[in-house]
Amino acid sequence: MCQSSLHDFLQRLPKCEHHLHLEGALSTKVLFELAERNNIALPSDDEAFRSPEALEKRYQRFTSLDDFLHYYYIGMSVLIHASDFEALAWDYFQHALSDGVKHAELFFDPQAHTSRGIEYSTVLQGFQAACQRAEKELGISSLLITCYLRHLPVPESLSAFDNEQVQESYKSGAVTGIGLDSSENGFAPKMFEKLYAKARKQGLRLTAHAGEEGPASYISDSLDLLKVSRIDHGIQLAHDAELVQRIAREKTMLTVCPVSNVVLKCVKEISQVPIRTFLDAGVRFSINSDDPAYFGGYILDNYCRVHEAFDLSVKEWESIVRAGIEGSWCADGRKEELLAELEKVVKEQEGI
Ligand code: HPA
Ligand SMILES: [Zn+2]
Repeated sequence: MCQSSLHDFLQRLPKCEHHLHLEGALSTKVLFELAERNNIALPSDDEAFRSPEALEKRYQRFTSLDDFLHYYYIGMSVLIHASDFEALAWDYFQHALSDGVKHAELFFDPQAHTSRGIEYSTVLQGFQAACQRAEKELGISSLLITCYLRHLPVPESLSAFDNEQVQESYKSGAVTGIGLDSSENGFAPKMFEKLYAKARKQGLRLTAHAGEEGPASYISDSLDLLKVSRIDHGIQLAHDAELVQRIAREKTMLTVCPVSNVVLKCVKEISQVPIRTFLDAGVRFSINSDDPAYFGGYILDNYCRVHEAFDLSVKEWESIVRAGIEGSWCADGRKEELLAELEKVVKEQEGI
């Protein structure tokens, strides 16, 4: 818990989370339990896999996005049955509830599972079961987003997109949109123009990781070539003043993940995440946890760390949460409910 006088206020804010990889919510404890239950051999030549504690320690010294991704892909190899995916997502929703999340738009990586022989329908069935339970029992609404892996050959993303089960999930509305993740540098947005054109034609929502480690030009190319309506991370935007103005003018939302940026060495400390630049320029952004089980912090930790670094006012927090609600892909009626709740929480805080 942070020491801030605003801690309770930050907890009560009706948060929308837009940048959360469900596979990144796999705790070391569950990872080891599932490895044993599903008979999955973890790498014996890496000391980090001796115990959950050793692995947790290794997570504290990631050197880059790719260093993290190495562990992320090994970790998810323990997920086999629909019930494993359901338990993983349900674990996330428990954290989301205590952190004051009201609406979550959740990424998952189909290719990382189908390449291991796990059917897409198994993955989706598990995640959907948890999402439905979260709506019913916790009052948390959610949407699912399939991410395509940019480090794999482009034709593989096209055939993954065309997969019958994947197509069915888009057509039924079980999955709302697509994203692009994994290693960034050297895998330019342009490579995925065809994939995004197909998704756009089907009326899917579009987002892409850009400007996490990669250059600001990946952000403009994601807008111009992939025609995304939001940008995941986007912190390198701060290096291009003109692009900052454009993003502000076009009201494109960035899904910023401050703790992730520090842990993966994109910045040295939270104060270097361009929160102040974005606020001053009127850039809309939400604050998110990315891969909380790997980075040691869920969404409220991100809010607290940002508050400690930037000492934001109640009005500034209100504008951040409002931008997150407005930038969500849920129905307008749900947005109105969340905006009303935001107004109530702000009024309580101001003693009105
Ligand atoms: O932060 C991330 N960046 C790129 N790919 C990812 N896959 C999971 N998390 C991430
Ligand atoms: Zn991410």
